[in-house]
Amino acid sequence: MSGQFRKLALIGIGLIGSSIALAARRQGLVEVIAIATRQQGTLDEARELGLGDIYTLDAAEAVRGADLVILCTPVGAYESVIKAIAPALRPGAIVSDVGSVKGHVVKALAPHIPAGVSLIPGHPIAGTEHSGPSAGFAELFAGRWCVLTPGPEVDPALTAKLSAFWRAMGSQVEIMEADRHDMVLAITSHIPHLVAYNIVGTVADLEAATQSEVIKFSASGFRDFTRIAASDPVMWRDVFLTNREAVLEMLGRFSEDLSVLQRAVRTGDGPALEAMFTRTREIRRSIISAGQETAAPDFGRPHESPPIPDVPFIREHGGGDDA
Ligand SMILES: NC(=O)C1=CN([C@@H]2O[C@H](COP(=O)(O)OP(=O)(O)OC[C@H]3O[C@@H](n4cnc5c(N)ncnc54)[C@H](O)[C@@H]3O)[C@@H](O)[C@H]2O)C=CC1
Ligand SMILES: O=C(O)C(=O)Cc1ccc(O)cc1
Repeated sequence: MSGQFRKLALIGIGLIGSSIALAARRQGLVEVIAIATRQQGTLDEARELGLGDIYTLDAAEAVRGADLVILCTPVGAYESVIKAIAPALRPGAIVSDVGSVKGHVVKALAPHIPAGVSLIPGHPIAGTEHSGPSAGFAELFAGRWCVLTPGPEVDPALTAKLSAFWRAMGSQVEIMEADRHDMVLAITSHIPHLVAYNIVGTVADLEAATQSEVIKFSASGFRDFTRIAASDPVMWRDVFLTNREAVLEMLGRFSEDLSVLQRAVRTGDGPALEAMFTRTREIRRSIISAGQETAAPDFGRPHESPPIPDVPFIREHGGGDDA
């Protein structure tokens, strides 16, 4: 089968790392899985869950002899991780990652990649608000996009091999430039999270009596925001620290559009409001009819991941599947 590697090293074993371990094992994509993380408690949890074959607190030990290394930590940890593992990487190995930001990854990792080792950054656009080794599940990537952003120096055969690995775990793979990825994800993922953090924070700041009423009478709209706003604080701190420019650019546009809506509300411009809401309803319907979301997602366990409306952007600008 294509997409197979002998030894896979996962650095960081939270939601995404553990999901890769489970999916790769289930699909028979690897012979050996080595897991490294920072804290003994997390490592013990991963061992109890039977996620791998080798467990270590020493990332360099995990990557020794590995032909595929995937960084699955918050992106802010990348530079220290790559410095620790670089001397132990074997020639011919692929170093990849799953970070939600891609331009920063290239800046943090590329200078430390040894000769003969290939850097192919990646981002599975699949996740939940949960974190840690027990949050993972093998079906997480099924039917979801995985974006790869190899530089021009990367051998296309290696990109094809990594693409096959993700496809075997159920993903559809798209090749993009890192900066384009960061712009698209800023508006489809990062700003929605920022809005959720903000609206839940605003409610929390309301005086106690009002707050309890807001929560008591909260409709599903606000509840959806609270789910997103429960996402891991360290991971999202790092996203906003490392995708600052694209987020600010898209936030500017978002604010302009919000001002237009604000004005329509203030002036009682019914037709403008109705036209806007009609347009957005059409967008939601086109996402569903394109098969990007089912009414009741079934990922094999309780899970409420919302749609990521990425298709039009990514398809429009992506390259070939296997480069
Ligand atoms: N949570 C989500 O829905 C998605 C997350 N991602 C990306 O995946 C990456 C991991 O996210 P999650 O799995 O959700 O996080 P998580 O919080 O569940 O797991 C992160 C893991 O990294 C470990 N870690 C942190 N710093 C480390 C270091 N210096 N050395 C070794 N291990 C370290 C933690 O102990 C933990 O095991 C992030 O870069 C995030 O941007 C990508 C797609 C979806
Ligand atoms: O839980 C959700 O709704 C998500 O949006 C999951 C998610 C979080 C971060 C990513 O980079 C990709 C997907």
